[in-house]
Amino acid sequence: MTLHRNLIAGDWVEGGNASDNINPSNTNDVVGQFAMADAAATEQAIDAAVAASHPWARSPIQQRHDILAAASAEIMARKDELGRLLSREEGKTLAEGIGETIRAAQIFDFFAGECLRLSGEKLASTRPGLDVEITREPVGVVGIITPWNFPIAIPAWKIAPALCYGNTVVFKPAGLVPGCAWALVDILKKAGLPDGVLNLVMGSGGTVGETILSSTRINAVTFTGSVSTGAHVAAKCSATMKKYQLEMGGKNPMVVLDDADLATAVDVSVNGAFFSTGQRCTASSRLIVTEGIHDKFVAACIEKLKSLNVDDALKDGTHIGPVVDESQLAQDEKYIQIGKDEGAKLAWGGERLNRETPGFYLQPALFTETTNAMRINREEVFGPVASVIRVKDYDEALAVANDTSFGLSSGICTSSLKYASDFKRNSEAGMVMVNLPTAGVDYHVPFGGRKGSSYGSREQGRYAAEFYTTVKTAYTLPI
Ligand SMILES: NC(=O)C1=CN([C@@H]2O[C@H](COP(=O)(O)OP(=O)(O)OC[C@H]3O[C@@H](n4cnc5c(N)ncnc54)[C@H](OP(=O)(O)O)[C@@H]3O)[C@@H](O)[C@H]2O)C=CC1
Ligand SMILES: O=C(O)CCC(=O)C(=O)O
Repeated sequence: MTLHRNLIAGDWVEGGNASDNINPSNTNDVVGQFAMADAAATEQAIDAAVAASHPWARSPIQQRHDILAAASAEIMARKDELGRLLSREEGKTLAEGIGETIRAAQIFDFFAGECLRLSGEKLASTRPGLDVEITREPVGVVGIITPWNFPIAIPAWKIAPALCYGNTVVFKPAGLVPGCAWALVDILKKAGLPDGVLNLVMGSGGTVGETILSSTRINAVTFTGSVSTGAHVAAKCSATMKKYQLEMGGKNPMVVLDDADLATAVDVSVNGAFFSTGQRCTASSRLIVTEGIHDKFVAACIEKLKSLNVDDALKDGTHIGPVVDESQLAQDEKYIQIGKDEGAKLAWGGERLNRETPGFYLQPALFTETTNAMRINREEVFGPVASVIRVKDYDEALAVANDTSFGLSSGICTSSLKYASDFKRNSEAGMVMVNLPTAGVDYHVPFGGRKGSSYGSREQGRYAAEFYTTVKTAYTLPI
């Protein structure tokens, strides 16, 4: 089996250990072998990014545009192959894998355009005769640390703006999904990226990740993953005076009011809670439902769940693929047990499933008769596990929706303009959806949350410039 190597200073480098990338739908299927960088190799990647930093910061915007546009076109041309690889290594369905791959291509296309729209401001000075110019410059070397649940879209929405705004990159993908990361870096190299501008260091968080966090030669770190690792990233970046941006967990509420269209509310809730196997930081894990529609809603959700096939991600007709690995499945089962112990009613699912191939299959679990104080409603499970919380009216629904340490995404199903408007104004979340799932966002607008979900400036769209650039104010006295 071919070993996929790390890319350092433009070379696919030899050396180090390797790990097998296992298909969660079929643990007998090895997707490939991938190198594991050690601390010394990570330092070499940082050396390369530092050496390439000055020339890339001054590279012509047409060159940056052309490379990002070529990468976008190549990803789009290979969407079926890359989507299949994604589904094979992560376990989301083929339709979801191809959809995510298309999203990555669109992100590169968007930031190719942004290369040509870099702008500043020229202002009058308060002092007569002076000019003042405000420009944005690259931050320098950016460390990119990504999770396993969006193996191509999250690397894309961090790498594309980093390169667009003239930064060089040391990229550490999640250990569970090196395949898409390797393919993406290969595409960018072939698109003409100069040596050292993008360095791939696959390997463990404890070694590669820690080396990135400890380095004083990396200027900024962008991270998506768990709350606990995010807190560690924050502490290490503060200690080494790096800029940092964190996207972490969610406990996203979906409010369903009596006046909601029932079919829409069920589709939106089941999609938001369980699609992509519930492994989305934007998943609707708390379904907050008013009394008048509660029983009809629960019955219809269970009917819908019964119609969904949980099976091999690559199989036709699969709606929900496997959980990503044994340890995540154990975490999901642990929370299902906690929910039962807390007195919640397991209204549907929650058991391991056997399929033709050995994989990490879990029947989506729906709890009812829960309270917002229960651990299953306060801690992120990150699996196909959701709870219904019964409330009296809209005011109680809003209060429960906001009673969480997270604030990433929130949603409401209602036909009332009054309640929809009030919810958009008063929901304490970075993204609010009306009659739409809490998960599944556009690629050209800001992404991020409040409270314990996010730290730093927003990702995606033009707002990404805030993280990947630093502002310079220049004064001129023309003589
Ligand atoms: N909000 C979100 O988008 C996500 C949330 N999660 C949550 O996190 C839980 C655990 O998932 P997991 O993948 O382990 O999440 P982690 O936060 O551990 O991993 C995210 C990334 O950080 C890296 N990392 C781990 N430890 C360090 C470290 N000390 N220094 C620097 N980088 C590090 C990981 O590397 P490596 O893969 O090599 O360990 C990975 O690339 C999930 O069950 C879920 O609750 C997970 C993924 C995404
Ligand atoms: O819901 C989405 O489209 C994105 C979710 C996401 O970024 C995540 O789960 O990490």
